[in-house]
Amino acid sequence: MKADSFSPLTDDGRQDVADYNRDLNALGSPIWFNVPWLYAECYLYRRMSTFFALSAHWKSYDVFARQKLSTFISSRPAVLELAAKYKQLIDQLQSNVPSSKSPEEIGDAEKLLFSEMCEICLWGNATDLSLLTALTYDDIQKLQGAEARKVQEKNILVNDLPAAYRTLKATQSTQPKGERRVDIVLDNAGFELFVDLILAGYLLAAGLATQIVLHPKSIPWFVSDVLPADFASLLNALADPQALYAASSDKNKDHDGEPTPLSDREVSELSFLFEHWSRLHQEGQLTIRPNLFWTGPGSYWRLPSSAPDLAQDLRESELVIFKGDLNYRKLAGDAMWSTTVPFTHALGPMGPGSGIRTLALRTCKADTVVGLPAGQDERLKSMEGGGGDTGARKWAWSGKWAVVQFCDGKA
Ligand SMILES: O=P(O)(O)OC[C@@]1(O)O[C@H](CO)[C@@H](O)[C@@H]1O
Repeated sequence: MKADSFSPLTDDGRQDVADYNRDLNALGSPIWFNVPWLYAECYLYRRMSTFFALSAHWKSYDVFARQKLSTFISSRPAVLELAAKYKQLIDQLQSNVPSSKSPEEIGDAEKLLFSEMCEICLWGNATDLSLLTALTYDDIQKLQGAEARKVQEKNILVNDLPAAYRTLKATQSTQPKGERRVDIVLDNAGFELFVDLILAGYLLAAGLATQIVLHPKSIPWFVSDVLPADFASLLNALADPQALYAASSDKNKDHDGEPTPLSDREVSELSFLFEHWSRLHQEGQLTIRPNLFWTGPGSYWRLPSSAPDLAQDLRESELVIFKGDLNYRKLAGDAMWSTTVPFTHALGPMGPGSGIRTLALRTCKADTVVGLPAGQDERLKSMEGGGGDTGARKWAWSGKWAVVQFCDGKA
């Protein structure tokens, strides 16, 4: 790679090389200082993957695999806390013990539970590898877990979870016996994939979905994104958690430098997750469906026209959940929108009338933000470190703030 210019990608046998090269051609002769960010960063990862694809023995090698597993290991306290909660929740949802609560109280409790599970899944995105480089082990613990989530609730700037819940409840009551699918367009592996699976298992057990389709990436992408192999590696880690933590770095060692063993109860709760998710996968309720489109050079405005089969597939879903910052930027065409532009508008061809119901769960790590109330951006900019009048939207860079936005493309 030359220091200042882009060269066309070498054909490695995958059809998306032509898309990258066509876009490069349309950009003229960009250099790294004047190329649109979205193209440049996607190109970088796609280019790296050509080196491996064209090698003799490293074709499926993921240079980031080790880092991804290590974020999961660093998240031990939150993993254990959530594993205990999950087991209790699934046992409760699957038991037929009649409740002493009124239907109204049950309805309110279910709504609250849905929000809590989605928020766990949302904040799992706050600790991706790009931000972790600046965080200590203790910082990571502070960003995860129930206490942290309570504090973070007020940092969700727009929260459309009630609308998403109403939609899933409505389809549940109109098609109680029919297939009702929820899709998750994944973001990061490790802890974030763990919380995505928590959400998936909960939606199935609560009857809000009968099938979950997970959409990982097909090539190592933005360092920590999920590849199909990361799903297997997470399940393997849970299959023998004692060995995982025993063999891992100092982070899980006590003051004498000995690995802190898991208690029998912790092992049994993690084994429950392993068995539950493996069974859902074997029985076809939890499937993994990669598509080259997700690692293309452009935004998701292209999806209906460039990937019509994928668009048609997503129309068959009751709800498509997009995780994380990059998916959000691609949904919004990565444009410098005014922050008050409605989310539904920023989705372009993926918006109203597309037939696709979108829910974005996104902690903000970049300037692209839409759907905020008037004055909100200015208020956040005026806070300490928010960017002030520099013009930079600094408040939106750290993952501290989040947006949860819904668009009913079937309406
Ligand atoms: O998609 P994610 O994991 O939430 O975040 C990805 C990210 O770290 O990568 C990009 C910069 O490289 C930014 O858009 C964003 O901060």
